[in-house]
Amino acid sequence: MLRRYISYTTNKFTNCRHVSQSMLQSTVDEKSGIATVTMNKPPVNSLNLEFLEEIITLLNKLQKDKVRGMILTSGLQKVFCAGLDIKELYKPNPDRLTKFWTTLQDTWLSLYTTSFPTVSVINGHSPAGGCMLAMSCDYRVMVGQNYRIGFNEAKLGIFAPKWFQNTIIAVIGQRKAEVSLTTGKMYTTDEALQIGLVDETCADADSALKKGTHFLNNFQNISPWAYKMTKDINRQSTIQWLIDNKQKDVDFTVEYMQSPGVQKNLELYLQSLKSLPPLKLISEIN
Ligand SMILES: CCCCCCCCCCCC/C=C/CC(=O)SCCNC(=O)CCNC(=O)[C@H](O)C(C)(C)COP(=O)(O)OP(=O)(O)OC[C@H]1O[C@@H](n2cnc3c(N)ncnc32)[C@H](O)[C@@H]1OP(=O)(O)O
Repeated sequence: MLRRYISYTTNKFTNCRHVSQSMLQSTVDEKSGIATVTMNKPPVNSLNLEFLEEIITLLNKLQKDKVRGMILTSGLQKVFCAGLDIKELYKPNPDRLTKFWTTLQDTWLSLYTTSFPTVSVINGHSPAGGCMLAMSCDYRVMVGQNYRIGFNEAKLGIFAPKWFQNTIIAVIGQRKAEVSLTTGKMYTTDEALQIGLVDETCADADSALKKGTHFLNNFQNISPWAYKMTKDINRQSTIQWLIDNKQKDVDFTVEYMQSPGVQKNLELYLQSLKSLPPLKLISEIN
């Protein structure tokens, strides 16, 4: 059984505080107060129930520690986050699926409403829920030219709920969000920059981390209270929609995911994942 542990240590030479959970590592730079959170759940950082629970726990801890900003990135070679763990959706146990979806809603609410600014450094493929993870941050920097990002849910025969779609609309606008979601297109780095899915691109992960830090330094002279109030007002309608419709969204999803048509589509998709080389898969579905 995987040993789960949390440890907090301070390195007196680097002035960094490390928080390590089994699938997430966090390092807080004592001088700037910026936390770098690295997702490390091989093979593809897929979001299952336990991973989401760790993300919420860590976000709560960072909030309590009053960090000044967070950079979210991946410790894997070529994947930022492969989205929701399809195994949570395929042939699900209804009780677990209910808990999974409720935890997904709570994770999104925690990330979308952080009291500190957030940046995702997208250093690998980022489909569907992985793209949503990045969209839920305040700023996005994408690394290199080899990865794809976008919302391929339609290719899996499923659709994104209203709170998910509204988050995308807030970033790229109604028209581009509609085209992106209905076609399931996966974008290259340059295309993602062009439509505004990401804010900046750069050649390597180190430069991306510098760009992320540079963005977060904009907040050095901004009152945390003013930042949080402004963000809450800006994002309020989507947040409020989910708060008002949480149970309805869970009930609908649990029923919808178990329907024979959706299950068939997921089965076919899982088979195609096994039979096609992944990069080919991602480019073939463009
Ligand atoms: C703060 C939280 C915010 C989160 C926002 C959530 C918003 C909620 C609303 C969501 C509603 C909308 C629904 C969203 C649905 C999804 O997200 S479904 C997931 C969609 N993802 C994909 O389609 C990705 C498919 N994977 C790939 O294309 C490739 O695996 C890859 C390019 C990502 C990586 O390629 P490579 O590194 O070569 O690895 P592989 O050999 O392909 O894979 C290794 C291994 O992992 C399995 N796997 C891959 N992806 C997933 C996944 N998403 N879930 C579960 N498992 C996955 C793959 O099958 C391999 O398994 P085996 O080794 O063969 O056993």
